Amino acid sequence: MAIIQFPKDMKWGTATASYQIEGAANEGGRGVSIWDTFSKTPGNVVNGDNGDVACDSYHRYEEDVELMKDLGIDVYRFSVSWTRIFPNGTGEVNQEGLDYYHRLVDKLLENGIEPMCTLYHWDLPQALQDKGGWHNRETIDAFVDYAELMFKEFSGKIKKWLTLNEPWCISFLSNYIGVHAPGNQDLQLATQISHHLLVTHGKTVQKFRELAVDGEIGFAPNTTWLEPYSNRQEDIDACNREIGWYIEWFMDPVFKGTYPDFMVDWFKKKGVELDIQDGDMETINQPVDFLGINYYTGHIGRYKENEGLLDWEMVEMNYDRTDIGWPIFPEGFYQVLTRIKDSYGDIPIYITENGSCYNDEPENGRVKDSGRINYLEQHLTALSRAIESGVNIKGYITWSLMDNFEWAEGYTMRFGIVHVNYRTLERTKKDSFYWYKQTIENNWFEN
Ligand SMILES: CCOCCOc1ccc(-c2cn(C[C@@H]3NC[C@@H](O)[C@H]3O)nn2)cc1
Repeated sequence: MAIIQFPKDMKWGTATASYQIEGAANEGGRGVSIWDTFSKTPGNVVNGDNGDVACDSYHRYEEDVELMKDLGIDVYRFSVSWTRIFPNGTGEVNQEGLDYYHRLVDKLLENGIEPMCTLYHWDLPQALQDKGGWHNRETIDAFVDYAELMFKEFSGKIKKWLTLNEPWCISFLSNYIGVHAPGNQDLQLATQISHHLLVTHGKTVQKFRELAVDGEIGFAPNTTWLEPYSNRQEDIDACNREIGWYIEWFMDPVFKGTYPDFMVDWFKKKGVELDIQDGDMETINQPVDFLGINYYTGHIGRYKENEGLLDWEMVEMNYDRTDIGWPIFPEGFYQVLTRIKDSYGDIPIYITENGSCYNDEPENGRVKDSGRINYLEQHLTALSRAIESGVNIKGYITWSLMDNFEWAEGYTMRFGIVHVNYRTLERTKKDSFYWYKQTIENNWFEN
């Protein structure tokens, strides 16, 4: 057994998102988002589940903060529902929405927990989608107006901000693969949206600087790792394309001011032509204060001509998988983090999402989620390896505090360290809650 020790200033946290936990979808002046529309379109979400009630955290946030207090976390990452603030995306401000987030943030601060606010975690106002959504450049300015209001309203209370969660999911998963809202399947559309998202991020950072907000700002790309099946160049290049789709496509513009040529060339081969307006790349290339990184899984891959978008196939290695079917691949976590350090230097990094899906249910009031504890041990060990290798990790925020609406999987897939009974809304701390609590208290664990 080995002791895995973390730096003395390591921050520990949990993460959630508005549409996944709040419920109260038709309360407090909230407007309709694309996930309300998408989840209520038959066939899009398992069992026809939607976020109307979710975990009812809109009403139960005090209980949830008590759980966080007991857990001993330093930081709580949550997202704001844009349509609670601007029910139609722009125009009239909904004071009830602001009041809800003040209640939540005040409760966190009272309990010594730092709020980390994600401004956009996928719940775009339907009114803006009706005008083209992220494909319409007007949405960029609507977002900056929304962000400006939030910066001013919560100045002094919220000091860690994230512009976008997982722009790969917002653009490609939702507009090319099509399994998330709004469910388009168009590569040109998705790639142009990815560009507009990056411009949105850059303009929001510019606004943050212009307002001289007291705090730090970043964004939270999601990542994956694909280990080449062999040292054949075609396998290495194929894996590099998949990794680059998540990492370099979004991080090169922010940190280097250009898109990665190897991805631009590949998309061009697929018929994609990006419409980049004068000044866009300079706008995107704004210095950020920290980088959020989300990591869940990786694979072994090899070149396969004309397979999918990027000409690669997964080679089944019979790795253990979580209950959502994702291979458990902690080595990929280490590889992703060291690749980012090698490419972009010493940017402070918060792990803004890492966690696992295990659907264990309570038995006599206890949830024995040993799989999730094993996943945490493996990935926190990989994280420790990255820290010991010089990666500037400032904190680890696990996904998720509690079971919640897992998008197209509905309520069938559970990522929480707290179990939620969706009929009674009762919360039950899982074994992993107690393991994480001890790890936070010690700032180490025994592997
Ligand atoms: C037919 C092809 O189908 C491909 C499905 O492809 C994906 C990829 C990635 C995901 C995914 C889900 N999550 C967890 C969330 N991150 C943010 C937070 O809200 C969590 O709920 N991360 N990535 C889902 C589906």
